[in-house]
Amino acid sequence: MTSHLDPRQTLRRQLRQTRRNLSSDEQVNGAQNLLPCFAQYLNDLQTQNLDKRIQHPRKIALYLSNDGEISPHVLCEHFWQQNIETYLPVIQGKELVFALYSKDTIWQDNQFGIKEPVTSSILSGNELDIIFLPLVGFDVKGGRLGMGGGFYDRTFEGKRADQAPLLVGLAHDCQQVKSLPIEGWDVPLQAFITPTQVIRV
Ligand SMILES: Nc1nc2c(c(=O)[nH]1)N(C=O)[C@@H](CNc1ccc(C(=O)N[C@@H](CCC(=O)O)C(=O)O)cc1)CN2
Ligand SMILES: Nc1ncnc2c1ncn2[C@@H]1O[C@H](COP(=O)(O)OP(=O)(O)OP(=O)(O)O)[C@@H](O)[C@H]1O
Repeated sequence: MTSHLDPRQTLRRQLRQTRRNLSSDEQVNGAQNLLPCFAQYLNDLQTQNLDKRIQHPRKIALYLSNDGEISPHVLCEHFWQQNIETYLPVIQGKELVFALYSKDTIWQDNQFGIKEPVTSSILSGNELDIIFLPLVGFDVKGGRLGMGGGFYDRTFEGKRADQAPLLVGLAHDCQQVKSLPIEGWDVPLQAFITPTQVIRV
């Protein structure tokens, strides 16, 4: 099928444009408002009988925002204050590994021009407690539309929803759609956090 007829491709193009059209005020305020929503979500998790790694996370993966993605930097500062280790995705072949991110990180660009840490402190996805995923679009059933590389899906293929790492999408509210066209390889997320809401799947 040619890409202009593929519904995922069409939706991806539209939502990427919507995301890029947000004003810098919307980006800044949105990023700030993620923190109270995350705090509320973590509180809820701590009242339930869940994996301790999820209730008291020590290693959390974020991303560096690109192409209008909501920025996790306020969350990141909060984790640093709590001595929680933060990691960033590094492309390795067709999958992702996660590299330690600190104030001393040295950088190199990946093939998409996104910065990645240069370090020997690398973990596989399953060694982390929470992964915050960037996304282009999402729905209430846990569906995630990404940039189209399939990197996160390959990395977390077969992961059980009730075990760490917890997969949490971060997005602006305008990235929510009624229902995404889902493919067999899509790994569902456990929650989405936006500047105004927590959506638990
Ligand atoms: N911030 C961030 N980091 C991330 C991801 C992401 O979605 N966001 N990824 C999530 O998997 C991986 C990178 N995946 C990406 C896939 C495509 C493009 C992209 O811009 N594609 C261009 C074509 C560029 C080219 O062909 O060279 C485009 O579609 O316009 C960017 C990142 C790892 N790091
Ligand atoms: N587990 C997998 N094994 C093999 N191929 C996969 C797997 N997951 C995804 N792919 C391939 O990756 C391609 C892109 O998938 P998809 O459009 O779902 O990416 P995405 O979730 O938008 O991207 P990303 O996670 O990188 O942001 C698909 O064409 C699919 O063939």
